[in-house]
Amino acid sequence: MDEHEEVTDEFEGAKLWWTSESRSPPSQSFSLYPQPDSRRYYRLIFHRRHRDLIVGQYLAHVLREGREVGLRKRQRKLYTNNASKDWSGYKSTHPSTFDTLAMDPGKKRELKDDLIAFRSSKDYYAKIGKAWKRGYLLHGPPGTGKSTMIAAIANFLEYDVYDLELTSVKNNTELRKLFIETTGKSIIVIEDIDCSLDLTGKRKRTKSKKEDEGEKEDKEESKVTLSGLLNFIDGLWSACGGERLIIFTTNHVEKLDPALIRRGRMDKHIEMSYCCFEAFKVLANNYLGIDSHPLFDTIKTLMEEVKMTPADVAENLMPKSVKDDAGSCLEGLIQALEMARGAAAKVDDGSSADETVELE
Ligand SMILES: Nc1ncnc2c1ncn2[C@@H]1O[C@H](COP(=O)(O)OP(=O)(O)OP(=O)(O)O)[C@@H](O)[C@H]1O
Repeated sequence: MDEHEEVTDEFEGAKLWWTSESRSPPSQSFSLYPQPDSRRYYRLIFHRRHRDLIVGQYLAHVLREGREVGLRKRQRKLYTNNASKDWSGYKSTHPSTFDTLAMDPGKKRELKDDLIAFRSSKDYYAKIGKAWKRGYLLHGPPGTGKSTMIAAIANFLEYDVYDLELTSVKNNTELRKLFIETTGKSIIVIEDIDCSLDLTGKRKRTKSKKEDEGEKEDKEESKVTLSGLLNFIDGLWSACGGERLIIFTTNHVEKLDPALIRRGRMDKHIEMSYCCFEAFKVLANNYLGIDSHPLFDTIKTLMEEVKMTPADVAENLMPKSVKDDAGSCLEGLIQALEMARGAAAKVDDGSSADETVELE
């Protein structure tokens, strides 16, 4: 509120009037020192019969709303722990949103609903005695949009992102410290979890003697274990307060220890897949600004036959020169899809394995 501004509010039937005012300290006739600044304050007027309601509930509501507005206005950050024991934060600027994310519309709706339910379930989590957290496992081939989806989720929820590089974490103690330092309203991401240390396969892998010797030195240094990570997900994290998502991504879900991804730890498993026609339409809108085109039917038919990742579709849709228009970009995509179909057919009939030498 600006100085002397008046705002009227209503709360559960009670009418209130806010005014912003300021008061200057009594002026001294002569001073060698600068005068202190005037003090700003707010005057709130309401009927005395609403006193309990205003002092009890309304003021708490105003403070809560104020905090929410402050959080919404803050610059969100992306934190990484690369080559450091601490988090380094950068301004988060990834532009991905659910509108620009190419995926099956039904799955997208379901995910958004899940996030909305999570965000507004503080009381519910408290009631059932669970920490206010949720785990997502994103799996699918490279280039299907797992990282893009994380950015879209962060932008949608207005959360910070902690991108945890597990291979840079020395041991469980350091892991615990990093987790404890994360703040609420955040997403903790471990990308390519299958490639992060020895977290896959059996929890206690028996190693050959030779393997043991070779790894002895590394083991001294690197002792983040699967059980350390499980402990965090189950216990420590719960102790850190609420409103956190943890997201694992992997290209090989089958390689992960079932304990790591069971429901309750990873509550929702989301498969990111090859580009379907609906997803293509989102990309055509993003990259070419079009909703329809006579070539869409051909592309639809080809996409039902050919597996192409959204990353490859996006690359083919990008204009390669200033002369390229929507039509030429779509034709380029059709060519790429036809080539992919040809290559897949060759693999199917085994002909790509043999080399044909023609003799005259
Ligand atoms: N579903 C999608 N929607 C919109 N853009 C996408 C999508 N999938 C891929 N892209 C585009 O392809 C690029 C690579 O995608 P992204 O890094 O999100 O894939 P990924 O599945 O995380 O890959 P990797 O497993 O290799 O990390 C993105 O920068 C984006 O431009």
